[in-house]
Amino acid sequence: MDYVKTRRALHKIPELGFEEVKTQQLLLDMIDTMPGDNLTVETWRTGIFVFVRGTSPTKTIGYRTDIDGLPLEENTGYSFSSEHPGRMHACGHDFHMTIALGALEYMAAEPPRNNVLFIFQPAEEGPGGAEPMLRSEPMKKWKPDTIFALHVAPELPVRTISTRPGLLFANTSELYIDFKGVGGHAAYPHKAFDMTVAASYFVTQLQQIVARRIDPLDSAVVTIGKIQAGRVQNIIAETSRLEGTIRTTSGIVMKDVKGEIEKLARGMEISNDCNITIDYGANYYQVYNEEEVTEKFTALMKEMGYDCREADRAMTGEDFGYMLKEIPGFMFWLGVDSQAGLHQSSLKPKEEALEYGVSIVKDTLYHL
Ligand SMILES: CC(=O)N[C@@H](CCC[C@H](N)C(=O)O)C(=O)O
Repeated sequence: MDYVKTRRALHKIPELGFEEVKTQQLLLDMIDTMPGDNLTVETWRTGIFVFVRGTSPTKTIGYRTDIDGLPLEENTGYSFSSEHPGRMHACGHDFHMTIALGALEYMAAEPPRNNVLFIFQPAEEGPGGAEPMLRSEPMKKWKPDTIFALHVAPELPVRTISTRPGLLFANTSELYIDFKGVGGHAAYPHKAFDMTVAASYFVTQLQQIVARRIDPLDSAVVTIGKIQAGRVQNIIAETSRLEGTIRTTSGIVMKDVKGEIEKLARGMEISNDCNITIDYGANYYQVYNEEEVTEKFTALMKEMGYDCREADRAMTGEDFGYMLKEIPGFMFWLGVDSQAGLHQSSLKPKEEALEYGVSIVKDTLYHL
């Protein structure tokens, strides 16, 4: 398989969570070209399971890749840029899928000793595909004994990987806040309850939570990524909406942050004569790397000559955390050396990392 060609073909067709129809077809077409004697393929919504029968299995090892893109206009200047307006593979899932296909190609040609389950999972960026996929029939039938996944790391050089035992990624919760007041003529502010002003105050009030309500020895993030209000410059907005995300390194702090947001909302309702509704959307469980298997992986990588470094904890989220909650395993970062970071419209991971990624994943699947 030509990894660069495959990555570029996937890069052109980013699709949002549970809309990955073209992506699923392209993946199925690629899998179809592989020797199929020891492979069983089953689709699940827009995702795919591929079970690889081992030669003398004592266990099943799971390998998961995410397959969805982001709602972002690409700005890389690539000749193979996204053909879908307002959609981009800006979180490296085109790399993740290519690496999974590359490793699967090895397993198909030279079956491993143990069974392997490849999981092509939709909707990682939201609303979350890992949790429902865990409850699916194929997963029950082929449930792995151990599982792993990777994520591209723009800030790491190519030919390095990085992980740590214990907490790697945060607990996350989406945050949607709707304000309803009274609109009116821009010249008569005293006769309206302006929801542009209420939402603006609220964004600044949210900053107090991490700064003043959370123990500095804990970690939390409250980010508002989107503000929406009003229709025209001379009408006071009747409604407004904030969209954001909460990140914490513990479930208790997540509960505390939500409690503080709700308290602020009640105060804002009184002071601004408005009605506020809060929706927490998709919530992801933390990514917690099981100590023993992570240390085994790190030792194996070092022994095989790969450059493996100790990772810091990150406030990114990943619904792979749900799989790790039930199945011991780990996630690791793969260096792809890009100046632009994850979720940026000019993310340009170096394609040399594809071969390195495939090599690591297949060696892990053969030796773990
Ligand atoms: C690795 C990564 O970037 N993951 C996403 C997960 C998003 C979870 C959810 N939609 C949210 O925003 O809370 C991330 O933004 O960390």
